Amino acid sequence: KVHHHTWDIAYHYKSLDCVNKLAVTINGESPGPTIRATQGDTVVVTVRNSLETENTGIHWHGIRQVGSPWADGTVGVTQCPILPGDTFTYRFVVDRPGTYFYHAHYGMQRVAGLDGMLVVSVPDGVAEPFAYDEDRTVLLMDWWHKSVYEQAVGLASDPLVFVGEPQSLLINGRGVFEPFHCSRAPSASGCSSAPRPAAGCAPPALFTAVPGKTYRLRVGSLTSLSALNFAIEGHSMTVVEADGHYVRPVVVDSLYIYSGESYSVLLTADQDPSRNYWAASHVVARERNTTSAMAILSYAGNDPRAPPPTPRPEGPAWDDARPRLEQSRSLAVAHPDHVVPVPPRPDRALLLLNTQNRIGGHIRWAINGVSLAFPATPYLVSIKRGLRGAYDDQRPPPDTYDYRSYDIASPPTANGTVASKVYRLALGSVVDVVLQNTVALNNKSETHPWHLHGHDFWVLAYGDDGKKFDPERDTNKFNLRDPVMKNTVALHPRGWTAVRFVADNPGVWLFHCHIEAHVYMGMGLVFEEGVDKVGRLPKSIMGCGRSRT
Ligand SMILES: O=C1O[C@H]([C@@H](O)CO)C(O)=C1O
Repeated sequence: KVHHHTWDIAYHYKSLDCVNKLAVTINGESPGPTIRATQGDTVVVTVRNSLETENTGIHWHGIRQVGSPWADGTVGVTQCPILPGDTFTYRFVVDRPGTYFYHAHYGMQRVAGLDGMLVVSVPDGVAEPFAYDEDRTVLLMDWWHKSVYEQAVGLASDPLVFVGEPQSLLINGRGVFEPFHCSRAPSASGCSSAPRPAAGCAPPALFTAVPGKTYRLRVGSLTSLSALNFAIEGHSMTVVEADGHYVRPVVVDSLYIYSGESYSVLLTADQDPSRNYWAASHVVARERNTTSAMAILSYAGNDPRAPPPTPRPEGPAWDDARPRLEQSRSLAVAHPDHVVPVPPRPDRALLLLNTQNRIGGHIRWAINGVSLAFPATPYLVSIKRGLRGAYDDQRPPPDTYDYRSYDIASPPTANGTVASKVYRLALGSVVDVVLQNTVALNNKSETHPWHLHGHDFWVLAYGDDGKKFDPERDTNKFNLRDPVMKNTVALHPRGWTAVRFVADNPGVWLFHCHIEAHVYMGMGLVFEEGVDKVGRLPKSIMGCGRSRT
């Protein structure tokens, strides 16, 4: 089946958290509509850029684009930007079932709300390893009042003007702006005059549950900065899917979720049906300075907007990394017939040090000392055409760093360089990547959700807080038995995360921190494999840099 969508991308004033501001919309909506398809279908999205002065490009997050690397939508890597007034058609097969996303992948444009969910169902007649009655999506976001333009210019400024913490959190694109200090103490200074949520601005309805029924909630996070904890008062959740892969069911009271991740959880409406319940999203891993988002799970028969009789839930301690690491480690692949056999050893092993450096007066992020800058000519075009000098093809990025002597508990002393480099991988090779976290220039160690385009990886291990990865000592900790497969994985504070993937998808693929400010500041890198096997590039991806049509 071929699904056709026609999207007009334009700025509209929206009041997602009851404060009116410009958001990038799809046919007037932000977040955009949920695309639904069945495994094996083709999705065709014709995108018209009606932004007056801004380019755009849309990435299909979690879709592997096998045979269609030019449709990955990563501006600077797989295509030129879509210019104002231009139209671009994305056409790709959704080859695996699961819960995915789409979102802008041009500069920091995703922050302005150009995003949504992409749900791929198993074909009729194909059984899933769990049963449920209804399917619901829950998209979690954070939200700023200042424009993306102001945020991006601030990050590129000297001194750095960081984006700061979000003003609101959103659940399915709805929130209620309330200054954090006022949600703690309504009588605090300035709170009486703060924009009190107007009557129509009460917490939104999440969905209505029929007592006894079981719901599959497809919970996804497309935050620009925040790590979150999601919970529904009084109801436990059984995690059954992560990033499109079935996992061994794990019952949780609340779900830690990082930007770019998706989970399916089963929730049974087995509580007191005479009242409604809070669904809540709370900031974790960064000092909490944003009022938690509330939505209402109502039981059939009740007013769906009637607030629960209980106080709003507080959420877990924002700075307790232990339960976050434990939940990451608790995920394993589901029963054997869903296990994709893990290659026993790698052909290439990368050890990547994540640091925040001062480079040329600017604060940036770097990987083994290299801070990513996107080239004017998309990598896919310059590599396919063998264009010399269109990116830094002279000095390959380092596969490792001086891990024996490096102190991960101190901010970096070396500066690093800003460059457009590429890790060239042998087609079909098995690649191990260990990401090593450190502390930033302000001595804080942050949580970075790393997302790989074009592939799923096995998550082999997470290191303990403060223990630097040592290849001689730690590779025997890798789980080669039942590792979960994902496309996005957390790198926890002062920790390390090991993943393995097979470079079997001809194309050029970005691997980056899914925090918009961080990838904008250079926290990413580019893999290339088998570009000579890529088919003829469509002219629609060209026209910028040296990619003349
Ligand atoms: O990239 C970042 O910059 C700031 C801080 O490290 C420097 O102001 C912050 O919290 C980040 O995540």
